[in-house]
Amino acid sequence: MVLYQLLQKHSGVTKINLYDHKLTAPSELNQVVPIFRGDQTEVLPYDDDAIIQNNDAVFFATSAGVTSKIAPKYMAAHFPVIDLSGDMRLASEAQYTKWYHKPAAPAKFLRQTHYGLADFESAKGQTYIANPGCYATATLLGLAPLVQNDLIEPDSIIVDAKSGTTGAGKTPHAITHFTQVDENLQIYKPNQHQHIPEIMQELQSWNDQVPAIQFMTTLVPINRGIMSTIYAKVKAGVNEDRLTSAFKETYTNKHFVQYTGTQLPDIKQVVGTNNCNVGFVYNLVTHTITVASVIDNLLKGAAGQAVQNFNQLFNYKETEGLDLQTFLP
Ligand SMILES: NC(=O)C1=CN([C@@H]2O[C@H](COP(=O)(O)OP(=O)(O)OC[C@H]3O[C@@H](n4cnc5c(N)ncnc54)[C@H](OP(=O)(O)O)[C@@H]3O)[C@@H](O)[C@H]2O)C=CC1
Ligand SMILES: CC(=O)N[C@@H](CCC(=O)OP(=O)(O)O)C(=O)O
Repeated sequence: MVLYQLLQKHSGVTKINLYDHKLTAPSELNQVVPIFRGDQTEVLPYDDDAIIQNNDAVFFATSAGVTSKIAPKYMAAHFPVIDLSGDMRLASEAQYTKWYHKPAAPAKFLRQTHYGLADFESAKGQTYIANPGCYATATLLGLAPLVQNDLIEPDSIIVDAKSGTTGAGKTPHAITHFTQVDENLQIYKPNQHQHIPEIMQELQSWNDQVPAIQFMTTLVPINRGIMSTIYAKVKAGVNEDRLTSAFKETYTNKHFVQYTGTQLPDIKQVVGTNNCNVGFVYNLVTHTITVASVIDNLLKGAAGQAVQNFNQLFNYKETEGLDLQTFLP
């Protein structure tokens, strides 16, 4: 729904076809999703062949376990796909099965996808883009200057990440029940979160010395937003000026990532936008850096980054469709 809203305002998108796997006949959007009152756009029954024939590209906003089955058909047709789900992000079948507890797509297809961390890897010339996970995006953007420049002890990374409830999707669960979420903090999936392997895959592509990360996720009583708080031991000989210059150099020319210096960012700064705000403080006593990285999970963590990848893929201006403003107050 958020992606649909963004694409409606994109100057290069002339027609949006919506597909729903539960429909057997076309239905108006306002019937399928009543919040789109008055929108008579037809939602069509899901059909791979019709999608390939009648569109220039497809976005999948599907649950885990869906595109692992259908991706090969789109890849065989060389049809452009931007996949918001986690199914095609990992290059290894075994890793997918271990972390998602589902059968993986065949390895030869997994190896052909592009991991679309849009501020670092351009989707230009790619066919199948695996849009990164929300926690993975916030965490990788917080760690990139440190890991790429080899400034921290590679085995010392600890990530304490928090998300609002929209991250959990539309199906209600016991932990997302209002009375359970409100005025509460809930740690979930300790050491088992499915974003750990994609974070590791990307970190190791930047610096093969990183052996593992300690990663924890907490559900917090807000609708939108992720804060990834990252701790690591700074390498001997690296001072605060070097850390600062690494963040400045990495993010100077990246439109959607703002380095906030020692003013650690808060979630409201980015909610409603495709931005990631990143800041850090350095503790000279413990030689520990603390990085805070914040995003809107539904935008930079999903639909916004998907449009960023779409812009790269089809040569649109980087900011096309993404000139968004923070929600106020
Ligand atoms: N929410 C977030 O913060 C983030 C989400 N994502 C990704 O974005 C996408 C959308 O997320 P979100 O809206 O939260 O997810 P939801 O869980 O709310 O929605 C998943 C959708 O997939 C549909 N679906 C399920 N099975 C099939 C199938 N076999 N064929 C076609 N469609 C199917 C569901 O339809 P129905 O309910 O009718 O079965 C539902 O509309 C997902 O790919 C998710 O992995 C990525 C990062 C962050
Ligand atoms: C709060 C909450 O439950 N968040 C979800 C966010 C992950 C998500 O949407 O990730 P995929 O893109 O990998 O499906 C979670 O922790 O699993």
